[in-house]
Amino acid sequence: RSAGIVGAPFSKGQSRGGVEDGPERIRAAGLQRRLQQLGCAVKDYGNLTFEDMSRDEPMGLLKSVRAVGAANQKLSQAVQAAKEDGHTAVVLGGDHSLAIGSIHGHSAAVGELSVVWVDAHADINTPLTTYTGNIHGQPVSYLLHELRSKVPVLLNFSWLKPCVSAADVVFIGLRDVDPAEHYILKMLGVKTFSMSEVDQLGVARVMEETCDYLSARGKKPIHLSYDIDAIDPSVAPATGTPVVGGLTYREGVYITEHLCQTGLLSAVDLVEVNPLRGQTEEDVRSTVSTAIDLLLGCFGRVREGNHLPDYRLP
Ligand SMILES: N/C(=N\O)NCCC[NH3+]
Ligand SMILES: [Mn+2]
Ligand SMILES: [Mn+2]
Ligand SMILES: [Mn+2]
Repeated sequence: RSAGIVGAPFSKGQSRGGVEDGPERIRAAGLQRRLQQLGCAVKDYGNLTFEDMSRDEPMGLLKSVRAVGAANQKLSQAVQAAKEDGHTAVVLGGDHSLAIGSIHGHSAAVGELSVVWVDAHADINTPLTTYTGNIHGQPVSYLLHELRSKVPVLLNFSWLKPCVSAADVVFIGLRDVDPAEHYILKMLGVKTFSMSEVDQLGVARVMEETCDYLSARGKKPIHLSYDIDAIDPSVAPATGTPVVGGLTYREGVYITEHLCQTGLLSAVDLVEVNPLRGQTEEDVRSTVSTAIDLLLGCFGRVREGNHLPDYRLP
């Protein structure tokens, strides 16, 4: 396995400062070393730099449209390059609006793909259904073919074309979905495993059904977009929009272990880690540590233990 890490210190998809520090905190906690200890090759492409938009007046309710469009265009190119270099892309956020560029770039490299969206939220508001104007609550609507008519022309988004079919998306962890989002999910028949289903079925069955569902649609490369707020705030509190009743640490890691063993995992976003939203340093440490363990699960770490193929007892 080979990981291509792209840092995306971006926060303009939402209004809380600090999420731009996510990439550095995750790196500082040893992501590269831990991946290498698994025998994973690692290329760290560093952090993207995002130009300051002098003027970025709201477009209707939408906030920071120019900044979000420009940042995601850059990210799309970076992810496409990482994929063309043969890596599994690892995008470190930054807020979840980054999934627009990440998934677009992934699709530019591999063509049709499936998306597993692990999140307390559906992030499928359109520019006309959002009531906050924060684009990190809208990325899925910008990516779906079926919602193309619901996304108006936006400044700095001319590069973006919808690239995902609603039937190729699976949500896991939902527990804070707006009415308009719920309507869209039902209208499009999107496969969802809310926290009710996680409770009802258990995470093993959720993952079995997720993988059966995706393989029935052809074994496309999987894009895992993991919002750290899918994990319960008791474990991952340092995030912008915490919601009680989330995934346990064990459920969160099981999801990545299971997706890894499909052999189809092609790109991962790990977003919404916000060090400033922790009340204590332990809050931040726990959140960052969980983020790293989720990523390690994507690259073959299992809880029974791992050893390198060339290991020989002394
Ligand atoms: N973390 C968030 N999305 O994943 N916040 C925005 C969505 C709130 N409805
Ligand atoms: Mn999200
Ligand atoms: Mn990607
Ligand atoms: Mn979320």
